[in-house]
Amino acid sequence: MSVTVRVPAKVNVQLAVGAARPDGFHDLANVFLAVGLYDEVTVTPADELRVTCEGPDADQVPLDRTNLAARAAIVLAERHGIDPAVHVHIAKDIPVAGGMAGGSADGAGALLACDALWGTRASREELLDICAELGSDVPFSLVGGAALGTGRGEKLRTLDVGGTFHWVFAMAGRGLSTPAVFREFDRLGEGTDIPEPVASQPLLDALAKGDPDALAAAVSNDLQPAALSLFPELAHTLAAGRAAGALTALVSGSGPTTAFLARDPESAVKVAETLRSSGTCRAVRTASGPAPGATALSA
Ligand SMILES: C[C@@](CO)(OP(=O)(O)O)[C@H](O)COP(=O)(O)OP(=O)(O)OC[C@H]1O[C@@H](n2ccc(N)nc2=O)[C@H](O)[C@@H]1O
Ligand SMILES: Nc1ncnc2c1ncn2[C@@H]1O[C@H](COP(=O)(O)OP(=O)(O)O)[C@@H](O)[C@H]1O
Repeated sequence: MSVTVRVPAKVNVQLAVGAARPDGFHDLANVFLAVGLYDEVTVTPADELRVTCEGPDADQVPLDRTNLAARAAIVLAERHGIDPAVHVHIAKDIPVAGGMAGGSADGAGALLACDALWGTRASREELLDICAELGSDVPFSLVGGAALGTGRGEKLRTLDVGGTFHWVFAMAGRGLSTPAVFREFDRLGEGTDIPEPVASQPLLDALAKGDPDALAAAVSNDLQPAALSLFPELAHTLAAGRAAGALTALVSGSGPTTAFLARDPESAVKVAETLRSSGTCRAVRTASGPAPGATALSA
């Protein structure tokens, strides 16, 4: 018997970042939108805990106990007094270290899959609690849709979305480390007064209306200057997507994936084609959101 769970990637349509906290994290106003690029996590009983991964970026994924999917299985098993003897297989389509929460998706997926496989019947509250222990982005991977994350991004409020948004994503030739981007944010902000992060009301209204032009006018990412400082070539990708007719272009989370909002699916295909031939990125994908959160496909 095995269980497979499908989990979406995310783009941050707003990422407001406060000053570094004493624990090293940053308070955020993090508006997540789940998009239709997915990893699939399959768990099968085995003699011992083992992780395998397939997909274009599979060689960059750790297969030891630091893998977020393995950690999810271990934490759930410990809480319920179970041996985490399970084979976790990740079919990875979300870029690795791309600012699209691929590792978080695998953590949330493995958690839901192990809960079903082992019959642990953890409450939604316990699942969300374990997700927050695994990482700031993991609760959102479980929930999907659209949500405002506060605290370090783990405290979620579900948001209404009144339509489908069409995106193009440009994958970069290398990854960016999330802690390194936050450190660069701190360095760039040294000596300045960093305001409390607050969600933008025009942005929340644009999501609720499903209005791509209003959303394009309201998106923001406080980590973008830091990502560009560490990876200056991303400016060329952003410029190529804007020139191709995207309504807006931004770095996804800590990057280096860049995200382009299109008015409709046809326009998304056109932006994608132009970006593909621009020579400014490794790969290009289209995806729309909101997409559902972690969902079991078979049991
Ligand atoms: C920036 C964001 C935006 O959604 O995502 P990515 O771009 O990485 O996908 C997230 O805040 C990433 O969340 P996640 O990748 O789960 O980070 P965590 O494992 O919790 O933390 C990794 C490290 O990032 C930094 N960190 C993370 C979250 C936060 N609110 N403040 C931080 O300073 C800390 O240095 C921390 O040690
Ligand atoms: N299941 C996983 N998939 C990908 N990366 C993982 C996973 N588990 C742990 N990692 C580690 O987390 C780092 C960040 O990965 P990822 O979640 O893909 O990016 P981001 O935080 O930018 O969204 C990777 O470089 C890798 O070392």
